[in-house]
Amino acid sequence: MKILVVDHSKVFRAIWQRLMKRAGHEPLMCDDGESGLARIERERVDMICVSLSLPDTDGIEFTRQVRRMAHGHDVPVILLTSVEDKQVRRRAFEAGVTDIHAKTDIQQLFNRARRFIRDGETDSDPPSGCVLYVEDSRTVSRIMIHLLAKMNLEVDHFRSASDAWEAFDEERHDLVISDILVEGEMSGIALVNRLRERYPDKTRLPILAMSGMEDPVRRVELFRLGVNDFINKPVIIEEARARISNLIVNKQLFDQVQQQRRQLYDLAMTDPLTGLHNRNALSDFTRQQDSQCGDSDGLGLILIDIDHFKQINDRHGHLVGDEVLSQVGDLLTKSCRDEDFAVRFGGEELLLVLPGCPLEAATRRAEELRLALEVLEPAGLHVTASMGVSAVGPRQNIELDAVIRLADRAVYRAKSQGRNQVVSIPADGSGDDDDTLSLTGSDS
Ligand SMILES: Nc1nc2c(ncn2[C@@H]2O[C@H](COP(=O)(O)OP(=O)(O)OP(=O)(O)O)[C@@H](O)[C@H]2O)c(=O)[nH]1
Repeated sequence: MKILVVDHSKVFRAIWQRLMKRAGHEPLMCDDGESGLARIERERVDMICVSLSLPDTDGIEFTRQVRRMAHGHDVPVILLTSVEDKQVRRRAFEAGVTDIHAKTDIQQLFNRARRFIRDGETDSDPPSGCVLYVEDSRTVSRIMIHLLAKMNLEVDHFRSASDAWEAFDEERHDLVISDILVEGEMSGIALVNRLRERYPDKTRLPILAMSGMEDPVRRVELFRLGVNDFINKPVIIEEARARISNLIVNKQLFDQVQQQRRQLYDLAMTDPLTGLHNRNALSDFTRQQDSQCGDSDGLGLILIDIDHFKQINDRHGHLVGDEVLSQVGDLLTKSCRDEDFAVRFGGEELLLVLPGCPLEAATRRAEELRLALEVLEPAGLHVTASMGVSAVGPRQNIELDAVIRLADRAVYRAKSQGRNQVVSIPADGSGDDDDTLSLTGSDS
């Protein structure tokens, strides 16, 4: 990229030259206005930095002349001055200056100036993305598709709004650009309407409207309808680039933040050793469940307590103990239906919540798990577990914590009856005596 610096100070020019070369750009240096203008006449530059005071003219007059030149009307011009006089600054902008910056911090000036550079060479261009584009004019669509391709964006182009509506894919499209008056039954406005009905969040789905409408009232209506931004036709390429870039960068930042939030939530809700849900997740689940106040289909619970786990740690070490826990966790995960919820409840206690599962079915599931664990041999060891089962029936208004306490009592009983067995207690308390259903293995 070529940056022309017009400044009388040799020292200043030398510092700029060094900074630009280090950043991989081509410096062009002139020490007065006349040589600066001659340079612009000869070759196209990407940006101009000009001092307010020059030996033969001033930066404002210089800019005015640049703006009249074929190569100069759309080049960013940064005026270098520390003058704070409002009149001078106003005259500068009226003459066509893009920005005004003091010369004191050259590195900062250099970084800031780079943002104005044209042609997608700045860091602020979006890395990639896909645009759903609706336009029936061949000429306009050719220009826009060329621009979008230069911006490293994929384009799905449609001539009709209804085809675009059919093809819209939330996962694929980062931005919708639509002409407002397209041919066909569905107008661009109807497309915006439908998209906003389905995706009301403007950050999640940005929409850029295009039209030759002069009336500002109509444009305000479009914003009310839910477009994020608007481009007038005929399209000014640099304006379109800047607006498209802003919308896509914002949308992609939003997606990143959402993804990070989901990851943080998963981290906060997952036990790292077993990959099962943790107690935080169970509290969330309990709150949801209890808020249903007996409207649910009921649920079964299996509380699993690994037998003699302390011995495993003592004999084989903590790491082997961890491996056992992790493999038992996998066994539980594999046994889960989509609606089941497996939790690491305590150190070596795991809990399976089985929505819609009555006591008998939950007891059968527990017995299957007990047998599966007997043959699993996690970390090469014979490992068993004692399991307590309880269940709450449909429309039975009992809090989940109370059902967990019953399952805990059932585990206690399984332990005291010799371990490696399943004991179940119904939530209505019947059977919470010595006649409790008990499926027994053996405590070896
Ligand atoms: N390796 C490992 N051990 C753990 C972890 N969390 C808890 N423990 C251990 O699990 C053991 C549980 O021991 P106890 O509560 O005495 O129960 P137990 O030895 O399984 O005996 P019973 O339950 O009566 O069969 C303790 O030694 C804890 O230190 C963990 O994350 N990793």
